Amino acid sequence: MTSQPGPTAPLPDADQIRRAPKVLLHDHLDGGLRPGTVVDLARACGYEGLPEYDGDKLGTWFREAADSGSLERYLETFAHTCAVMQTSDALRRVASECAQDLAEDGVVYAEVRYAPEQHLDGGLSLEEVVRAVNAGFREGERLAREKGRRIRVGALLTAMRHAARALEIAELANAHRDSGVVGFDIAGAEAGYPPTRHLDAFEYLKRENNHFTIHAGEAFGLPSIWQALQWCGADRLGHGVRIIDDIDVAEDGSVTLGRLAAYVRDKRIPLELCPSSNLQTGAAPSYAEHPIGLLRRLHFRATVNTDNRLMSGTSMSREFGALVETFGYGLDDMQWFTVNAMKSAFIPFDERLAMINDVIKPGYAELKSEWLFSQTAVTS
Ligand SMILES: O=c1[nH]cnc2c1ncn2[C@@H]1O[C@H](CO)[C@@H](O)[C@H]1O
Ligand SMILES: [Zn+2]
Repeated sequence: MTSQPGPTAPLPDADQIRRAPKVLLHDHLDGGLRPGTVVDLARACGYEGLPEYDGDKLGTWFREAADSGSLERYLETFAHTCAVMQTSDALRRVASECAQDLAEDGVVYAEVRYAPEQHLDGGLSLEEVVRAVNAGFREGERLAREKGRRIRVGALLTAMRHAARALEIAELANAHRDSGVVGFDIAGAEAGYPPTRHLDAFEYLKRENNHFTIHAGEAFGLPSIWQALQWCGADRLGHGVRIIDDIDVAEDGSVTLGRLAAYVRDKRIPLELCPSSNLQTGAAPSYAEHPIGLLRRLHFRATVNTDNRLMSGTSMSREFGALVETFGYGLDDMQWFTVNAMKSAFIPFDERLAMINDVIKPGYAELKSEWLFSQTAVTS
């Protein structure tokens, strides 16, 4: 049997997807706890508000409660996770487990975000919150390394868009830029809280030559994306999935980009897409209809992310698994998304380049060659 030159590797299976090096830019610390840890921490701090005190049942409860079709109702579930993350020990444990879980899932680089202002109820200062989370990430990286897994985790400090502490949190992020905090974000309900409310924070960070992303174009459409980019100067878009509203696909398949969509693509603005989260908040109807398919085809700087692993019962491998199944993506596509993400990370250029050339590409090359040595390749 002769074969055509070109990519012959079969679609990646679950094990290959897990082993493939992955890069995660959009993951919330308070949206990624292990269900069992929520229970442990609630017991330890005397929080009596959990709907379930059995880990498995609680995991199911989070997934179902978050499956509400509205961002506002989805966000209500965070009251429970934040309630148990109010001491240094709790924050350190959650951050450590986060790094270990991501490493176990094959993530080699992650930027994990949280809102320090939501962790002050137990008497911690903003400073102490950041120090506890950083200590947890370092511990998790070390424990992962001891198990032969390599991961680097940077923190993004989030300010809540309905609150008024954005400048203070931006200053906190800047103060810690050389100790584990790689950037800034705003999150929370989008409708009614435009990013321009926090212009002072963004202008401050620009003057400091620092980096930030903005949740925009998730529950609310183009005006939010436009403000985030053209008024606030965001380096990346958290979600940004509604950019699809500025893309017209005619019946004959021809595509026309509006001015904003063209700008986003031309300027290579990274889109932190979170497919499963979008299905839960109603931002997309199904994986098959998720705009990621079109955005990838049109070569937007699209990246794949988890958003909230607890609320969506997901992981990077699960997100990629769904995309492989839905769109028939192969390892080349996975590598494309992963390189996009690494290019868009907030760490220095030389480190990003080394991650791409020395970790990501060799990892995919190894996986892409496996079919050559498999039993089926010999016998077929
Ligand atoms: O998809 C999202 N859109 C907007 N806000 C979110 C999303 N996921 C989580 N948060 C919000 O970010 C806070 C800090 O991590 C969380 O407490 C939650 O309120
Ligand atoms: Zn998010």
